[in-house]
Amino acid sequence: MGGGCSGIKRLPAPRLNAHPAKMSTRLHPKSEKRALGDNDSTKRKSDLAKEFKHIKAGIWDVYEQIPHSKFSIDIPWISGLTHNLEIVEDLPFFWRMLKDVTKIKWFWYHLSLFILVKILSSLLPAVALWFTSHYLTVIRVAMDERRLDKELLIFASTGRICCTAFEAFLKYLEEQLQVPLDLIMKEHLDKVVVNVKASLDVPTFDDRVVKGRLESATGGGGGPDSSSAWGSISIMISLFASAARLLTGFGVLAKVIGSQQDGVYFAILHLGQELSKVFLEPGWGFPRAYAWVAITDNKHYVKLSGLEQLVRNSEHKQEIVAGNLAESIKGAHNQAYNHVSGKCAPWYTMLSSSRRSALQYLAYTLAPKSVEEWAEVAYLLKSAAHPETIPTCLATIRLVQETNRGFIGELWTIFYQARSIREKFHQIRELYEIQEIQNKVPDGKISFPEDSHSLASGITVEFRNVSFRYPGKADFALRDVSFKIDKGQLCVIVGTNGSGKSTMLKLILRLYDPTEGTIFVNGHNIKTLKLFDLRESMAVLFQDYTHFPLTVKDNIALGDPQNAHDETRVREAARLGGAEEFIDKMSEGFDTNAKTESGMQIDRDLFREAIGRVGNEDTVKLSGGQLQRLAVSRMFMRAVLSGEERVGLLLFDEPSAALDPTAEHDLFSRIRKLRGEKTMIFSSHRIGQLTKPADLILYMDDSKVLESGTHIELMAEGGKYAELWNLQAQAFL
Ligand SMILES: Nc1ncnc2c1ncn2[C@@H]1O[C@H](COP(=O)(O)OP(=O)(O)OP(=O)(O)O)[C@@H](O)[C@H]1O
Repeated sequence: MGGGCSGIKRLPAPRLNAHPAKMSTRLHPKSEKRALGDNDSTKRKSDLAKEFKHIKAGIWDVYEQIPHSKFSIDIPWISGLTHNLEIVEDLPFFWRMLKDVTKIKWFWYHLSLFILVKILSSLLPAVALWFTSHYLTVIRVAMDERRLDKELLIFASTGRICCTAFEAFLKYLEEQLQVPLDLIMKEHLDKVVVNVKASLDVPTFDDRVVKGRLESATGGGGGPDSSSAWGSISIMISLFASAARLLTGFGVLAKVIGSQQDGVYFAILHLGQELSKVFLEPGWGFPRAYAWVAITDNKHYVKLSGLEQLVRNSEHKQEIVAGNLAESIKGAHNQAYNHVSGKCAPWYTMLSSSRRSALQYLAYTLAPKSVEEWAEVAYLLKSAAHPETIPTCLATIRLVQETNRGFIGELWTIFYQARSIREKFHQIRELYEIQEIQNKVPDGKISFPEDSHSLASGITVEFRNVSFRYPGKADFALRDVSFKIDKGQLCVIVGTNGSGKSTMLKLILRLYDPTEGTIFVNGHNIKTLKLFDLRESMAVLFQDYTHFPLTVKDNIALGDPQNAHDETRVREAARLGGAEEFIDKMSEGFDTNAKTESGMQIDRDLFREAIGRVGNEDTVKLSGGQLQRLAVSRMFMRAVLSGEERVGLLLFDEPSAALDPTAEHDLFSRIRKLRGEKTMIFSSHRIGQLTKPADLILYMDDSKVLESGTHIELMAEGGKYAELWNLQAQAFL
């Protein structure tokens, strides 16, 4: 690999929430940006392919991205060090983060204390070494004058003990200071990530490349990896502290051993021995790319992983039990294993084993041993030549050994820190770069509505020759759709599954822009209107509405965040949505599901008995119909209670699919009352209650509007709508 980054023995484990056949994907943002504009040019594809090194590891095809760094030099050992210089490119982002966090209250105070503690800690080993050097004087005096210098001995030993105690105290202070600093950074980055994620629109958020960037920047867990943020600063400080410790220690050692017989000789010999252990250790130098993808299309492995996911996820449990699937799953799992047994280790295990040749291994193991042997022999030869110096020699050797070990430890720390600092800096860069992701649906410039009363009786909606394909899809979800609805009218879209009904609603909301054609509201091309204003003027109930992981109250209140605090409004919305009654029956009412817990590996029964509290495993499970009532309440909160003029268009996608007949009847009668005040568009399979009074019915099939008109007109036409009406009416005959 060009300029491979060396030094880490093992590739990190992949995040297992990915598709089993694509276990890990982390691409460098630069290449992602390149990929964004890539259409279908073959040459471009082959150029891009050259950026990846392919390695076959068992059943895996691993592709490592070749870094584009001006600092990369493809020489073993050197490449690893030069690769660290890449942080120069990431430094501006680190600087930006520093500028951001330093605006936070208390950050400087804690940071200054932390730096002070680090400076003191870095000087301490040199002081301890200075005390230790007095032992040599004690031995020399004992040898030359045959007496023990007790005072010096006590001074040296007390000094060393004090150093150790002070070191422990500083260590304690360091740990105490890390906590608030880490938290400050985490809070800051949490806000960055939430801001970015909340601002992205649907096609951008769904984009595979954007998803990869978000996952990579946030460490996969959703939130930012705070250890990278604070870690990058703390490592920078530690790096300087380690360098200071090395220099001061080296200065004291040079002074001490320079005055000892053979001191320099022993120091060099021992340093060589220790260094060889570090640098020639097996495994040092195995490269690691920070961008890679591992793919397997081994169908047995894919099945194996799929089955393992099936039994792991609790959402499938009920179907496994109800369908008596346990035995078949076990059998299929065994069968799949028979095909890939011995070959299905995770890709990073397969990769690391495939990279080491026997010769490399032998060389790495033999080299440090030889240096060690050679050093031992040299000690022996020197001692044999001058037996009278053995006692002083032994004391010097001990001092040298002790100090050298400290040095090596320090050197090792510097190498390790320099290595991980690159990763941490890189992650900060990724975190800041995600803020620059551009939404795919561009904002308009014109404010909407023109005046605060213009939405009072609804909004006009017009589709003119609209066609639409979902991003990355070849088939059209809508083809050449044209229709117009006037203010305050009721429009119902009916038709077959997958004919494009929901898609029409999504286009009105500008979740996506049409591939061809134009949509107008109140005579404006919707692309020209400010997105916020446009969406503010509409309320939607999606078919695939979701229950927010919040309290019942918040689930409704978020329909109109400006009035979220108004409990009377929330209750009224719940009443209109038919949810008030069941919410009141729940023991915690509107506060149901207000708990959160994490990491509690405890005996729950014992905990409940002892403490009397329960965690979120006891959150109330709501039925499908109850969840839909909550979603309807949320819509009422926004559409009806947020103020007459704010919302002029209501969009309903199968609003009653999970409701019982009474709830459906109640809902439709409430909605019908809004006629004339709001324009309403329904996508529904149920015809009758809604289609009969509708001003416009659109019958859709295969992405096209096949029929349009009122109920009377379409029945007279005797087409598909009439067929459907008669089919449903027969059920009641
Ligand atoms: N996010 C998406 N990405 C890609 N394709 C999609 C997406 N959503 C829908 N489609 C496809 O677009 C077509 C129209 O889907 P749409 O959801 O609009 O149909 P529908 O008429 O509302 O169906 P149903 O009656 O089942 O709700 C379908 O072929 C569907 O597979």
